[in-house]
Amino acid sequence: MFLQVRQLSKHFPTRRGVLVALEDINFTVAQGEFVCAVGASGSGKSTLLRQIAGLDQPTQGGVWIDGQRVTGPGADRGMVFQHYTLYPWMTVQANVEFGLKLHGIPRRCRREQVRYYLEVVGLTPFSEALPRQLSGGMKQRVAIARALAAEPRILLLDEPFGALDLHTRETMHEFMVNLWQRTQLTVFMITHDVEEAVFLANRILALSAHPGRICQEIRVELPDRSLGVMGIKRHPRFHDYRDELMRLLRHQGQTDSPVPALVV
Ligand SMILES: Nc1ncnc2c1ncn2[C@@H]1O[C@H](COP(=O)(O)OP(=O)(O)OP(=O)(O)O)[C@@H](O)[C@H]1O
Repeated sequence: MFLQVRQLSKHFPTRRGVLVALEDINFTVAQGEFVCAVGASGSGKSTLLRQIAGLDQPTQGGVWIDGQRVTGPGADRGMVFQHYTLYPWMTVQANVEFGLKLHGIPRRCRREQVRYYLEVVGLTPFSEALPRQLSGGMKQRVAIARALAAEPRILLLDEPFGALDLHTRETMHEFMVNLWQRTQLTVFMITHDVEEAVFLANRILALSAHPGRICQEIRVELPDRSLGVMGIKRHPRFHDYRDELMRLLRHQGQTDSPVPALVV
């Protein structure tokens, strides 16, 4: 398995005691999979992603990528966040190129890589534009191009479409599925948007809150994505998955502790 999360727990010390954000999380992601973790606010999605990204260390258990234990951030993982993280004073081209420059990649290779990934995300005509001249969806495509340009082995997405309006979000969903199918990327994404998870993922991990645990794993088998966003979203099987997940999260919401789990 490419990504392995084993017996992972994360505790945070607080003034009232130790808060259990994640408890005994176990899952794997194979190469080429698109896995989404879905859960209510406070279920530990961001905490989980941070452990995988190596931005934080688990209290127990751990994360392995291709058999190597994650002990910090690494170029094998590309991240895209919800809020635009582009440098406003740099052009699209310079934003995508920046990380490559830091890694000491020679200028000619950098330029070629940037050209290729701007093409992949369909932004070649905007390479000289500044972020403020782009729509929200375009900014996120630049952020995705920037993450891809470093040629990571897995893309980690932190609610990347959460700040977009509904129409742009749907366009981005279609874009993301096409990108995934064309590049055979391995993707791990967190979201609280059930429809987004069902549309994008081939496997969904549903998280319960307080403490965050995986309460169910759902394999998604939808008809051919060439039906487009609307075609898929009207399909009965899409509704079945969405309703199952909604029911599950609603049930969890009723049974989860309303306050964070504390171990004093
Ligand atoms: N650094 C921290 N110190 C103390 N508690 C924390 C810290 N980070 C997260 N928590 C707590 O851990 C739990 C999980 O938080 P997390 O942000 O991972 O949830 P989430 O599912 O991503 O929520 P949201 O969807 O609202 O972003 C919450 O109860 C939160 O208050």
